[in-house]
Amino acid sequence: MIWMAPSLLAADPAHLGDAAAAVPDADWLHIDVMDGHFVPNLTFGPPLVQALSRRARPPLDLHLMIEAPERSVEQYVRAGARRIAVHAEAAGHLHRLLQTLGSLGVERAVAINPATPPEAVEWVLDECEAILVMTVNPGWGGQRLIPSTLRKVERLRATLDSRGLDRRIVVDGGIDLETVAAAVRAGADTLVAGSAVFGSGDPAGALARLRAAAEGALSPGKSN
Ligand SMILES: O=C(CO)[C@H](O)[C@H](O)COP(=O)(O)O
Repeated sequence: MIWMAPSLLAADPAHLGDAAAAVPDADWLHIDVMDGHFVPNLTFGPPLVQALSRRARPPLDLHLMIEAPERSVEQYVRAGARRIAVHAEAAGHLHRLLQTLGSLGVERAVAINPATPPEAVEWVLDECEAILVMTVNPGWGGQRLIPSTLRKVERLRATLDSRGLDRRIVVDGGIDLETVAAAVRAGADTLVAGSAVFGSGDPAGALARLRAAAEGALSPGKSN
């Protein structure tokens, strides 16, 4: 089953609450937390996340692009996060951090940047529910998908299948009507999309079209 996670990063910052409320059919609402250190951009802090949780129907999916994520995860859980993605590159003790997140009761994803090999998650697959493959370099929305990242998605899906593990593979960056089918065919089942949803005048309609294209790519006999 395909899950869609529109990313608020692409919404008008002056109207974030309205944007959060505009996609009630999303499976997750994706929120990119950036600290100006792990990535150059600076975005959402816990009070803003808490305020958005009151406007959004979908559960909040936080992608922490921050250094030392272990210092802040509890604050983001208290603010309303239901899934948290932490970067393998940012966590000094990734396994311990995932155990902490598990004890806090949230779904856990491990994120990897385009230059990070898929093997970086191999020894923590028992401690997460999802792997988030960055399909652009993190920091900004509106970039083009890097094709080599989909080969990592294929490798990860093959590894999961060979180990009999049921884990979500999330792709994030440059997902639109042109790229979504290739991402799904590579093995992704959860799609983060910012510009393709909130860059349109009709976020709910854009989300529905993207979901239909993704589901079409899963169904044999349909061309997308
Ligand atoms: O994590 C991100 C950037 O670091 C964003 O979620 C991602 O770039 C989605 O935006 P778009 O769909 O516009 O590429």
